[in-house]
Amino acid sequence: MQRRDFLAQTALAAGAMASVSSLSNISKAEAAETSKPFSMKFAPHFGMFKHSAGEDLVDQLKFSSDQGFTAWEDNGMKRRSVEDQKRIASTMEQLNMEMGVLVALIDLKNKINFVSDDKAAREEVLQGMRETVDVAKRVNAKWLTVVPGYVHSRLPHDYQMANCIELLRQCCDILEPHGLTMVLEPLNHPTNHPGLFLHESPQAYLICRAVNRPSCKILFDIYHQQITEGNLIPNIDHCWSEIPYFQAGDNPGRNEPGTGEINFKNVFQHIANKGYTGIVGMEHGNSQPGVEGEQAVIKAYRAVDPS
Ligand SMILES: O=C(O)C(=O)CO
Repeated sequence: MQRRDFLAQTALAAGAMASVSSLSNISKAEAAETSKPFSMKFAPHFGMFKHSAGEDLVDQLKFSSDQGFTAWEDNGMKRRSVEDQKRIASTMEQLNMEMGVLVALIDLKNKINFVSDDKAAREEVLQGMRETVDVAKRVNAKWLTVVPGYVHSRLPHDYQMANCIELLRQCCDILEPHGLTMVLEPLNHPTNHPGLFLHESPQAYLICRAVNRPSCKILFDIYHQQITEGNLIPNIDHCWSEIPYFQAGDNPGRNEPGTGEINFKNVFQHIANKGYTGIVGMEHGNSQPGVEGEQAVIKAYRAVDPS
């Protein structure tokens, strides 16, 4: 799809939302405003704009770039064909878009591995990490989401913590020569992921300080942390030295900002004021269906983009 088609479609949808009768009512100034780059590197994902852009991956990237997005993330990148990975990477290079996270151990998240002393489970993690390096390099990714698996119900907590820290150090040995960074993601128990070992931001902070390597940091997902502990701004401040990456999603519902209880305008402004220039992954659904729902997502991010 050509850029002008994307813009026309955007204008059309915006027009429908504003209940105007024709495309001519959309001024040039409004069209320019819709395509201006966001000041924060908000990163959509495949599928988020498929009604506006179509199913093709490249068209979705082009559409998003036209809307002013300068980053992207794809949790499932490891499962894509090499051909698709190359197509995505070359399109993003042409569009000057930055690659955000992919999930490093996508098939191992639901296992007891990092906290265990089982040799085979630990070797499986290291092998998964080695396999991730090639994918990350192919798509120009720097950040790898890591979820350190399930709690061991029989092993005392402190042994589990020590096992986890030790295995993460071994992962760092694999990643650091390639300039890659694991971002450990605490995931909430009450709504989405009961039983996972890592769920609190102070726990993630403790682990990163103990691992003490530049390639082991925190992915602070505002949605998950709102559910687990709330108190977002003070917790972000406590963990600040270990956070190179954020994700967003409102609660309840895990949809775009403005659909729940989180004051994203203030949270984003706070991290921008602290000098954050990294990516904010839009790891959530769309609250409304179709093209109108996609326009609502874009509009929601315009409303919370820091000044
Ligand atoms: O699985 C989830 O809920 C995540 O946030 C993974 O990034």
